[in-house]
Amino acid sequence: MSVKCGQRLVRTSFSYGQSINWFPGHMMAGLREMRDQMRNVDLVVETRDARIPLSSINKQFEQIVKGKHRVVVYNKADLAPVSIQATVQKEMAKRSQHALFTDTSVDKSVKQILELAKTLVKDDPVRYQQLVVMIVGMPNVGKSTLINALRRIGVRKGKAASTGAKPGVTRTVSGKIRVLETPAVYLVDTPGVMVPHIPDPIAAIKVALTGGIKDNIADESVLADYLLFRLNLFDGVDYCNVLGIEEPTDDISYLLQMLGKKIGALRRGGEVDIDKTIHFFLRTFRQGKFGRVCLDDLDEGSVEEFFQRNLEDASPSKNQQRKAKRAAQRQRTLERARSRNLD
Ligand SMILES: Nc1nc2c(ncn2[C@@H]2O[C@H](COP(=O)(O)OP(=O)(O)OP(=O)(O)O)[C@@H](O)[C@H]2O)c(=O)[nH]1
Repeated sequence: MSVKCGQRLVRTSFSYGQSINWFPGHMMAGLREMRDQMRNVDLVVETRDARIPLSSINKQFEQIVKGKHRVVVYNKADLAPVSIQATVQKEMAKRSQHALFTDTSVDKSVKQILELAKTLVKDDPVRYQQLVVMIVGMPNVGKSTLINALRRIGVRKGKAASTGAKPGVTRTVSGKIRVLETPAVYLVDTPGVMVPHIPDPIAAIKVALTGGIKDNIADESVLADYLLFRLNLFDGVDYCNVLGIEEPTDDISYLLQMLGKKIGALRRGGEVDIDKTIHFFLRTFRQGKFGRVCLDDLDEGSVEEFFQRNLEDASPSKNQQRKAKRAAQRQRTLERARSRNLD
């Protein structure tokens, strides 16, 4: 089906049936370590991506955080429309989740987490002589950057966690990182953990588009096509202007031809280098150059449907469990060798 958008006809639905799975061993090992350390944790900060408020939910954290104070932090709020914030907060509140929005480059937004930690201590100072906060979330949502920002604001100290534009930079659970002196608040960084099997392939495309899945796992031409489909449906996104191309289109091959020529991504002989052009198109989106966008549909019906469809079975397959066991063994061997070297 298609609808008229200006003078054009654009698609109103996108179908893709292939599942995109990325669940390397360090994620399963990380999950296990999070579970082991949880008894020492007072507050869990579950970090999600504000551009995909639903698709960046990982059901596996539900079991891990049970019984703990939890706050949901929608990071990268600078890349998502401000107008979604109230809706998301309302929908999460219905599910007993308190949600905040942060942009790690804006101190005021990050401070909300410190304020929450302070309130917990103030309300029960006998119980919380010190507060240990664990940051969990899908890959690349900005957990480590958030920790560095909290440390910069709270104790005026430099980077303690490695960050990067690619998913999977943090691979193990960190030691305690001090982020506030009085009261004493410590943070624990954890590896980004994907859903072992995302039942909805479109949700997986959205996670990959926002940088949560390692490159080359997802078919990047499908990501580019889905992005074009969404850009055509968004009101007020003038991608032609941003990309410097002449006319809008709903045909990804045509767009890549126009764009490739425009940016000079050409092979010898003058043929457009499609891979290079796709990378440019995806990078432009990830850098927020198309403006603030939200890829999830947030009307009440869609949110309800999402929770029913996507959060039912997200457990790892037998094969993923076997791989994870091997990764954990490798990790233990490495640690033993490392400690022998230190002796
Ligand atoms: N636009 C924007 N980018 C951000 C924000 N926070 C972090 N980033 C960027 O997101 C990317 C990923 O950040 P990390 O902190 O490494 O993410 P992570 O969740 O620790 O990643 P994993 O190691 O995969 O678990 C980096 O390029 C950061 O600069 C934010 O609030 N806004």
